[in-house]
Amino acid sequence: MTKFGVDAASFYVPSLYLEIKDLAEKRGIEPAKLEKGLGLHKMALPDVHEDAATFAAEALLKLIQDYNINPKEISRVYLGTESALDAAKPTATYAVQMVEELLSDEFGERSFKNCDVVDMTFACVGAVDALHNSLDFVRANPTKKAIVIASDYAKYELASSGEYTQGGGAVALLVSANPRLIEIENNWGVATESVFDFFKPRRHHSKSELNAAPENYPDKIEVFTDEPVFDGQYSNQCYQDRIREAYQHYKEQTFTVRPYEDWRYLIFHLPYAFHGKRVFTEIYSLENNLDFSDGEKQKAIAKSEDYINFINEKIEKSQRASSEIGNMYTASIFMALLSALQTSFNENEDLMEKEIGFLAYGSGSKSKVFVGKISPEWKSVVEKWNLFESLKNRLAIDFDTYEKLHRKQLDSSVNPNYKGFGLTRIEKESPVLKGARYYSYQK
Ligand SMILES: CC(C)(COP(=O)([O-])OP(=O)([O-])OC[C@H]1O[C@@H](n2cnc3c(N)ncnc32)[C@H](O)[C@@H]1OP(=O)([O-])[O-])[C@@H](O)C(=O)NCCC(=O)NCCSC(=O)C[C@@](C)(O)CC(=O)[O-]
Repeated sequence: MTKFGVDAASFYVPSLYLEIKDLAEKRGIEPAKLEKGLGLHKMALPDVHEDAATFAAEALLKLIQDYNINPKEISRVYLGTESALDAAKPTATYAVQMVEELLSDEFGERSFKNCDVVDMTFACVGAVDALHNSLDFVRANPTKKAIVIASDYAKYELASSGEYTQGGGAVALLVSANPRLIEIENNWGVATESVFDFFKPRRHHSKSELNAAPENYPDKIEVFTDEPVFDGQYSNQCYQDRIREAYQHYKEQTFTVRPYEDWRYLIFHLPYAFHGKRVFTEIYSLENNLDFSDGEKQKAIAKSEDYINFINEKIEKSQRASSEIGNMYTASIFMALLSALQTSFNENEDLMEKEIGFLAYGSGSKSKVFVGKISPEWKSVVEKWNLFESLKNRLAIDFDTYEKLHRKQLDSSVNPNYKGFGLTRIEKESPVLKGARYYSYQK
């Protein structure tokens, strides 16, 4: 039987970061809470010229170049994001155009001309939805290929409880028949409930509250802002409830008892590095008939030797990249996969045929639980990544620069050695192009 799944993967993490201990010091938070309690070490930050479209274009370009993909052979580019730059024109169109223009000598003009390009939005689970749809598409059309991109900038209000979980970047996946990285099974546990745990509504702002509002804006305007409205502890609860329900749904369809025991890795959406291991205690308790009825008992389970051994074996390696990056929203779950596979690769572990369990979550809210099996050729895909080495080649910025970047008070790029895609201009004058964004590639 033909197998379907992820044939290749690439990532992009912006080159700037802030040390979490620097943020903790300025905000009067004990660094140990962030480092040892939540697993945060560094926060990846976009430079002045970067946004979700440039992140996506970088990951797409890398995927094409590292795995010798001809863009003309790609039938779909589905991009999951909650950092869209426009409420009508998909962020995916910007990313595809940037890559088309850069590669026009090699592949000719408009190499994605006959490709179906779209964005998908459901908070952090949007790119898993894009993957789910793309897999259905290649199952129905086994000779075709799709690319899924997850791209986001996780930005929160300054001094909020979300601030220390910020981060950003993108992951791109090639979806096809006979995948070289991981086959994805066609059983999906799904759970949905409409809640307000984290959302980005249209909000009224006075002009003075908006950074860099154009002169001719009215005094009161309604806009989408990058920064969510959220209730942190309630969002944790919604996450825990949805993954429990989706896991149960997965079990009902597969008739499996304790499926997690067969999974080499449990790959979660990670809003911060330690989130997966903190919330999985409930499913773990249910599966092992442990008493989870009050806070004390829950803490005892989390601290038990069995649970700690379980985390060290099945979750810890997936957290490592997240500690260095922060929340990547849609891309976080895929970065957790890359982190685990890169670590196994570096340690020479044989993962062939091993099962990987995915527990995805998006606020608002939905969870999807699904399973993959590592392909025999997985190492030929992972050998291109050098994930942890590349994270060492970033530029630390100080707290003052971070705040200015956050407030959009800087005009030129912070990284003097910046290379790659960048925003060059937003049209301000032309009535038919006002707000259009223009990008170029810096060699
Ligand atoms: C995530 C929260 C809620 C965390 O909220 P918080 O209040 O900063 O932290 P906490 O109290 O929940 O946990 C602190 C941990 O640090 C420990 N601690 C304390 N002090 C020390 C010390 N000295 N030394 C060592 N450890 C220490 C403490 O014991 C505890 O660990 P525990 O024991 O419970 O495991 C907050 O950052 C927040 O509001 N973030 C934004 C929302 C969010 O990330 N929610 C997560 C779930 S929803 C989701 O994942 C979707 C999302 C957000 O990605 C959006 C989307 O879908 O698009």
